[in-house]
Amino acid sequence: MLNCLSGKIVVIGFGNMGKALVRGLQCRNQNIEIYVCDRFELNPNEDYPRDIDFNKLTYLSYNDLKNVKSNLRLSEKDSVIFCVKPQNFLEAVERWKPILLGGESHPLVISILAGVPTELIHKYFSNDCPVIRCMPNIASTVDCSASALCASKRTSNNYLDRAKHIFDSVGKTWVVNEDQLDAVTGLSGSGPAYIYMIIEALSDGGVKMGLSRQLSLELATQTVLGAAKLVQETRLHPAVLRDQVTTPGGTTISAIHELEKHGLRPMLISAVVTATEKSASLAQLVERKIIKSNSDTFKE
Ligand SMILES: NC(=O)C1=CN([C@@H]2O[C@H](COP(=O)(O)OP(=O)(O)OC[C@H]3O[C@@H](n4cnc5c(N)ncnc54)[C@H](O)[C@@H]3O)[C@@H](O)[C@H]2O)C=CC1
Ligand SMILES: O=C(O)[C@@H]1CCC=N1
Repeated sequence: MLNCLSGKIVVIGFGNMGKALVRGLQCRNQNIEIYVCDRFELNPNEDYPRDIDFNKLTYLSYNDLKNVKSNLRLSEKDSVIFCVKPQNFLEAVERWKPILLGGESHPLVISILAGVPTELIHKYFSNDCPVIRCMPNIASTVDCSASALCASKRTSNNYLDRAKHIFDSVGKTWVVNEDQLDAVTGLSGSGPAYIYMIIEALSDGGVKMGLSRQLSLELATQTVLGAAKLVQETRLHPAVLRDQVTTPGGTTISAIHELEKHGLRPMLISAVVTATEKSASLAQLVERKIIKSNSDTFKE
């Protein structure tokens, strides 16, 4: 289904997530112009996601801005998406804000940075600037993101709809309260990494029991996909589905006993808790950088 976005979309930070978003946006939206901003020139030999159409992108390099089109004055119907690491947020704002957001009009500013609250983003942009914070995940690369987003207190719901269209281009999107976004980061933002570890360990188990690496990996991957699909399609509680697999006196209950002995569930709960707390602490890191930068400016 084609989305109904229009206007310009500027993606600042063309790394894992920036590329994934651009790919999805290009595939689903015909009426948008996409600009990508990064530090370095594109390396044509780099293995970018294959279905990005580079001929339809305008690339702005951090170090060489002479190619910036003079018509790149953004308006209310345009959007700027920050996809840099939290520690690069400040320098990215300083570099790109005068070029992209220097005018009177206020494009939508979206951040996918872990831990950076909308209030902090507002410190950098006019209060009239609409601000959305979103936490997608790496499965955006294959249109399977679990994204959750919120608007700042000063941002109208119209912008929430636009942001939802953007992230619907790469998967499913939920609207949440901002105080839930650190937990979202700990669960679905970082979550793919936990599942990759599970897939890897399951496939190691297969290899240990004599299966080839390739077969083990394919079986483990399909098992995770199939189990997730069953939860999604039946909407049954995972414990009910687990019971359907567990034959009394059979193989599964023996394995479940091992998993319980070694604490699989408390381990995963702790992983989400600790990643949530880390996300919440990233705001302080960015803020400390801001404070340092402000005091440096003051000294000059
Ligand atoms: N990797 C993931 O699974 C997810 C990451 N995020 C968030 O997305 C953000 C980006 O993560 P990744 O894409 O994994 O990082 P990445 O390191 O792959 O990409 C960041 C890009 O930003 C560029 N960059 C750095 N400073 C810049 C500047 N001043 N101006 C323009 N470009 C600049 C870098 O050259 C790089 O290409 C992070 O803030 C992270 O918290 C959110 C959800 C999932
Ligand atoms: O590890 C991180 O900080 C980012 C945020 C969510 C996934 N990756």
